[in-house]
Amino acid sequence: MIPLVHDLSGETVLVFGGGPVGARKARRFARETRTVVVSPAFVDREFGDAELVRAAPDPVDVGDWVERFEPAVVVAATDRNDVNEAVERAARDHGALVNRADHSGGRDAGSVVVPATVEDDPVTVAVSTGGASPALSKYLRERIETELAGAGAMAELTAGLRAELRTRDVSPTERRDAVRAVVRSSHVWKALRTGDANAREEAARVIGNEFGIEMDGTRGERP
Ligand SMILES: C[C@@]1(CC(=O)O)c2cc3[nH]c(cc4nc(cc5[nH]c(cc(n2)[C@H]1CCC(=O)O)[C@@](C)(CC(=O)O)[C@@H]5CCC(=O)O)C(CC(=O)O)=C4CCC(=O)O)c(CCC(=O)O)c3CC(=O)O
Ligand SMILES: NC(=O)C1=CN([C@@H]2O[C@H](COP(=O)(O)OP(=O)(O)OC[C@H]3O[C@@H](n4cnc5c(N)ncnc54)[C@H](O)[C@@H]3O)[C@@H](O)[C@H]2O)C=CC1
Repeated sequence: MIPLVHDLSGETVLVFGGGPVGARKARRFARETRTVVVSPAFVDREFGDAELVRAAPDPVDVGDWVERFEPAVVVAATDRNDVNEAVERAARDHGALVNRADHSGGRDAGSVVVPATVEDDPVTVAVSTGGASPALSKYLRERIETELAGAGAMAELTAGLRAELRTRDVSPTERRDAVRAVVRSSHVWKALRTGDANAREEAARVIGNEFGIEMDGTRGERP
């Protein structure tokens, strides 16, 4: 399986099923975009910013719900196999992606798995076991969370440096090597994580020392 990254902002995600699983999926998607949960009952759990619609569609009605909300992704998380099957069919008819919460194992294109994710905006790491062991995905996600500290800030910092280097008389190879050196610099990571030093200055120093390129904000050699 290959993880592909989606920007769902401005889209709608439609979740069928208001149990613990529907709630978890709703929370996850509602962080990104408008999320609607259709269910006859809602478990006493957090559904994030999702809109809750009380209804118990039969399999024949599911298509109408999908047409009404025109979702980009449909989640089948009910405890009724016939409804989950109908949700999958309706999603396909509508050209939406479908997530079957009650299925592990192989899938065809258009049927997607929700991975465990770690986010430090704009960095996202996704873990999937191909459906084999969701508990392992969760455990690995927790371990990666601690590893990722500062990655979002590093992404922002190097995005700025790349833009600045593009305006300079620097070859693409040198630019690549300079950015690679910054993301591998323990000094820059330390500055980002502790805030003790100015990370931008540390990065400029790495680029200055290793490549002789003077960035704005360079204060010369590390003593
Ligand atoms: C295939 C998949 C479909 C999909 O939902 O997309 C799926 C399916 C199933 N999950 C089941 C059980 C559990 N799921 C979790 C947790 C998570 N499940 C998630 C994803 C996925 N679950 C997809 C595969 C992901 C992958 O590839 O690894 C996570 C990562 C993301 C999320 O849901 O947001 C989220 C962790 C989020 C986090 O913490 O970061 C726990 C852990 C717990 O509860 O502590 C358990 C109990 C322990 C266990 O069984 O492992 C069952 C059995 C039901 C039964 O036995 O009745 C099925 C159905 C089946 O296997 O057939
Ligand atoms: N992906 C995952 O991480 C996991 C998936 N599962 C699977 O996901 C399914 C849901 O799990 P839970 O939330 O624990 O089950 P649950 O039984 O607690 O919740 C099911 C929900 O579906 C609702 N529902 C029933 N008929 C409906 C209809 N016609 N339309 C819309 N909603 C309807 C119920 O009111 C209830 O809120 C189970 O079938 C299970 O196989 C279970 C555990 C984890």
